[in-house]
Amino acid sequence: MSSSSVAVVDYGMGNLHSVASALDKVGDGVKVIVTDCPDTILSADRVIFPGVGAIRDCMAELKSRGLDEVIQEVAAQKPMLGICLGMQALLENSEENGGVECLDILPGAVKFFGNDLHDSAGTRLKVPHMGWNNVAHSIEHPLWEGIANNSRFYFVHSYYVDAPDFVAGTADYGVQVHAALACENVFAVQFHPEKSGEAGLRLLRNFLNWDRPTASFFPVSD
Ligand SMILES: NC(=O)CC[C@H](N)C(=O)O
Repeated sequence: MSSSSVAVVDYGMGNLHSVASALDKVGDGVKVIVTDCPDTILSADRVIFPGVGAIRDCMAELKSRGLDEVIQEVAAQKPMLGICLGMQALLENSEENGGVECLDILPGAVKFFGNDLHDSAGTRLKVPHMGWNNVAHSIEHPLWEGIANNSRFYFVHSYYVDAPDFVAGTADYGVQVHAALACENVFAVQFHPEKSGEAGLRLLRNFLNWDRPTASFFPVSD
């Protein structure tokens, strides 16, 4: 992978320094480009779509930069990893901010944890879900390679993904959180791999080594 490149989409939603520096750590020779330039994103070998904050701002920032269509095109073409708000934006809609239409790349919705959340023992759970939680693998996938089932990853979110068609991993937090999704060349995670120690770094390394599937699944939007 010595001459390959990874674009980290920079659309004003969060400090991408931790993502870029984690990639520098694991990406032996991979060129890491933090950018909002559509052409640069489209010509990279693979793309990371991160994000922190509120979904309405996220969608507005993407649209104002023309990056909504770029992300849809990337999803049709090359390995893409959505992280946190970047994962949520891939779905049909989110309950955050009173309801927001998202990119509709993957079927499913983003839902509020609610104000009355309890674990199976009846203990009240705080929202946001903030801290380490186990992720159970739902499928075998190249991005899970070398990562033990039920490894811990770091989460910070108040809304959770419900996308039963393409679940790659789950976490338990009063409800079943779809913590990872996989569909063709798209993988997405609710947790922050860049803040998740060795398991997270391994996932990023696996992403940089992930060969693009030959079949293109998603239609390119016009
Ligand atoms: N950490 C975040 O940026 C959270 C993303 C989203 N607003 C949520 O609460 O789920």
